[in-house]
Amino acid sequence: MRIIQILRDAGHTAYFAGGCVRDQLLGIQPLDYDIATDAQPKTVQKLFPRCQMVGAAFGVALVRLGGHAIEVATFRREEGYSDRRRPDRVVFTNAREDAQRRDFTVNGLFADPLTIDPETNHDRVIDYVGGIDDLNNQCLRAIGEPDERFGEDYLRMLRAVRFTARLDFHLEPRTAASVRSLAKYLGQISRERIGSEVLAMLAHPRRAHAVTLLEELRLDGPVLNEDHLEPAQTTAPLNNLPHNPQPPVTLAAWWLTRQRIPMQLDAIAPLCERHADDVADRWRKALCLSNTLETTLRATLKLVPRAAQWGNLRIAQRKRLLAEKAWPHTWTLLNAIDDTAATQPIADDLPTLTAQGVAPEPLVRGEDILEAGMRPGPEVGKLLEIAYDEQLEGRIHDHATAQAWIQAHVSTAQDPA
Ligand SMILES: Nc1ccn([C@@H]2O[C@H](COP(=O)(O)OP(=O)(O)OP(=O)(O)O)[C@@H](O)[C@H]2O)c(=O)n1
Repeated sequence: MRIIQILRDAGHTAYFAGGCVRDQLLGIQPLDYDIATDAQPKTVQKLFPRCQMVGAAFGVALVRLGGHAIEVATFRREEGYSDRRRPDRVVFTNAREDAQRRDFTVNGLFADPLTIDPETNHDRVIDYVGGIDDLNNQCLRAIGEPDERFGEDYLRMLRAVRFTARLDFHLEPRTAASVRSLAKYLGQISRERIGSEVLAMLAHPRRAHAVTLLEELRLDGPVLNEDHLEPAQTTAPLNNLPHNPQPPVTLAAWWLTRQRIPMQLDAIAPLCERHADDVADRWRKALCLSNTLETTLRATLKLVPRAAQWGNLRIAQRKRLLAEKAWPHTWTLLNAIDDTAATQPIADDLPTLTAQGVAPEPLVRGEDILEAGMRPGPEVGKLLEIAYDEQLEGRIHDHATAQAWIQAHVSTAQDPA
């Protein structure tokens, strides 16, 4: 508001613009605030000498004030989108035209925080695009001609899905039809932008709605570089995830719903076994995932078949499974598939297995075995593994039992018989 006041005192028009107005009207705390003004970029620079021009050509300045970084953009019209992302030319103009270049009506609103609207007793809202009606009707609608809005930036098709799902809106039929007809062009935009939109929609609690929309609008194929699938009957794993799930889990849950199999551990495990490598590799490319995310996704899926074998695992094997870095992700995923018959035995064992830690410091170390007289070589490693299993099983539990075990096993191992 101070930034707006400074611009206003200098004789300019300045409003909050876009997403922050939408969120405020919906009673959602905005994540960030953008300001739009008729002040030319040079004037903004003069009024805020320490601002940073982040998109000088587009007239955008980053103003830091009171610990916040706020984007102040000059009202603009955009012309030509030869790269389908950025305009070829920007013409500084007025608020009305600035609203019309935006993607969706609910994103095309301005608010004047320095004037209270007597009717609503809130900040005056300036609406050139019918955004307030659409907000009230929970409708996401492209501004003007949907084909043109999406043609300017195909990423807007994914934004349509993200906002519709996140706000629990419906997608206006002409806007939806346009997405469906243009979905095949999504591949023209960068995989990085696609990936970050998809991860953002999967991070939100309404992720199942987003995934269903992606499939209904035939965006799933171009997003994942896979064949299109009709929406799944059950999106259970996506719905059942806890608050703030990690990206490897949301991705794995989406992949599971795309397998179109019963959400039972026995059915899922062989698919995870067979496809973990392949899906991690393909989705890394399609969504431009980081190496860490790819590795964790793969590891999360690979632990599923091991968990499915729980009943046949010895205590040491169970502890080793629980000590795997990706186990917390796998466990979250398993709980989300909601196959209690399969997961309850694991849940029942967890308190006992984790009581003394699943990855204790080894009580038998390499030097202990060498000191006991064994020759260096691969056999030492094998023996250490066995000793660690014995420790996990509780048969080696202190210095004395470790020493006794070494004496018994080193002499046996060296015995030519
Ligand atoms: N491809 C895009 C990206 C953004 N915008 C406009 O720029 C504003 C700010 O964009 P952004 O910060 O990406 O989105 P928000 O609407 O603020 O939503 P979020 O909550 O995701 O930040 C949007 O409201 C919209 O008016 C647009 O028209 N087309």
